Amino acid sequence: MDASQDQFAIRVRDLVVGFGRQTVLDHLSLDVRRGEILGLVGASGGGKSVLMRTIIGLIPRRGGTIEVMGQPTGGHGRGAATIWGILFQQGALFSSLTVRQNIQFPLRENLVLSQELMDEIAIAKLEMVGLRAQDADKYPSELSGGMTKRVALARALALDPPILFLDEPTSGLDPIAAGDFDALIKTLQKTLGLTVFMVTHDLASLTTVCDRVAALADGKIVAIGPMRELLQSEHPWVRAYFHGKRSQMLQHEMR
Ligand SMILES: Nc1ncnc2c1ncn2[C@@H]1O[C@H](COP(=O)(O)OP(=O)(O)OP(=O)(O)O)[C@@H](O)[C@H]1O
Repeated sequence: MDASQDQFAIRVRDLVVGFGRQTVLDHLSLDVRRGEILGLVGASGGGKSVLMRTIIGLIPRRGGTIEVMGQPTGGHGRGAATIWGILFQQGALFSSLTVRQNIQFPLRENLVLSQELMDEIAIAKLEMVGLRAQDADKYPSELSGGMTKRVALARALALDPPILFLDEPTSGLDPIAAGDFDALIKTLQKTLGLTVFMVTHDLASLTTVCDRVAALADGKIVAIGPMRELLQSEHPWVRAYFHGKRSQMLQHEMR
């Protein structure tokens, strides 16, 4: 692997994805640097989730290439779960399993470990996301929205993957819980050296935790850079997104 490859966790080139006659991603290219938090914004229905799902191999592509940690996707000798952890929008915990069992699920699927070691790992991961050992025996129905997201995050990090995908991680959380969750993501990025790919509409998250923000419009990345650069973008959709009435009001509030 040469130095330029080493710099990137994810490299997407000329990606084309569609369904039937609809082309959702149209020769899209994007680099995610190792160790950064990249926020992805785009119109509703514009293809953000499709992009994320295509990178992780859930949706087939019609063209283009995707490299993750220097290798084409699908070409990793080890299981995908050890390369990336995923936090889906609703948390998606298994409702019939306890918190402990949810966190241990990827461990059971991918490794052969003693029950004692798996219990230790589950508690360590719970504490890492700011929950207590007592929460381990609760069922998902007994958790608040913020706790559900944290457990889902603990499960996503169970195998210590270097990359974390987050699909609208703060949606459905009140502003305090959302701010706490953002702070947790930032702390984990710093302490674990994670690369984070985050789909979000949350302006506060984009401003406070993302190192760079990419804007998806017309099936392509039309702007990418630190938030302050995105705010200067002349692209009509990016301007409308960040300088529309609602965004302006929020940015004013955040000053
Ligand atoms: N499995 C599928 N089959 C057919 N069409 C799909 C499928 N998945 C997504 N699409 C279509 O692809 C387009 C992009 O959807 P996607 O879910 O990526 O949007 P999004 O940018 O994540 O939107 P939102 O912000 O509302 O979540 C939509 O037109 C959607 O209907």
